[in-house]
Amino acid sequence: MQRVASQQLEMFIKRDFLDEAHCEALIALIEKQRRPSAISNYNGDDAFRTSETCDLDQADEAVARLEAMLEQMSAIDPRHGEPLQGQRYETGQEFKGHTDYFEPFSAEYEEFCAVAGQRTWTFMIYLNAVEAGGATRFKAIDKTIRPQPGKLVAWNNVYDDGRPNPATIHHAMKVRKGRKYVITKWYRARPWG
Ligand SMILES: O=C(O)CCC(=O)C(=O)O
Ligand SMILES: [Fe+2]
Repeated sequence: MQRVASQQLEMFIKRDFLDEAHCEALIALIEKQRRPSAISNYNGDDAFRTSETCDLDQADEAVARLEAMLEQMSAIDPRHGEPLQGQRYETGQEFKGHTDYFEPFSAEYEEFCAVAGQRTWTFMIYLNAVEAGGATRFKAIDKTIRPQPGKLVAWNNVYDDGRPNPATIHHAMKVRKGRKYVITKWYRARPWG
């Protein structure tokens, strides 16, 4: 695990966290079962998040194995984890600049955080190399991360006191050529339920 140099944001990167066969198995699951991605606070921009999402099932061996690896790597209580998701971007698709935390005191916070509380850490794994585009850009810390199969990126969305860190804003940039697949794992301040 490599710490990214930033005063503003706690972020780590680990290359080759997953091997190619594991990535391929997860891509196959995402291909089998995907739906249009949702956003929690619609802002009137229908092109804000154009990707597709897959809710992954623990009963699949590749998913259970990844959960076990994340549990070991993160040292975060697995009960605080949301179920694993896959995200798939076709050429031209993106997820514009956003934060993974929910805005405190907002309607979305009431709706999505009542039980489990705020999102804390994001763990994201790229499953493939994208022919062109598809990088994840953190503009506040001037950091752009390029997709590489098996690469894990983890960052803390909140400060030690639990308040959200706006420097976590990130943009899943448009895929220019090819397709992009990632895994997302979000953790909460309290058990998921
Ligand atoms: O696909 C990416 O590069 C980022 C995905 C993301 O930010 C999200 O799903 O919240
Ligand atoms: Fe995100």
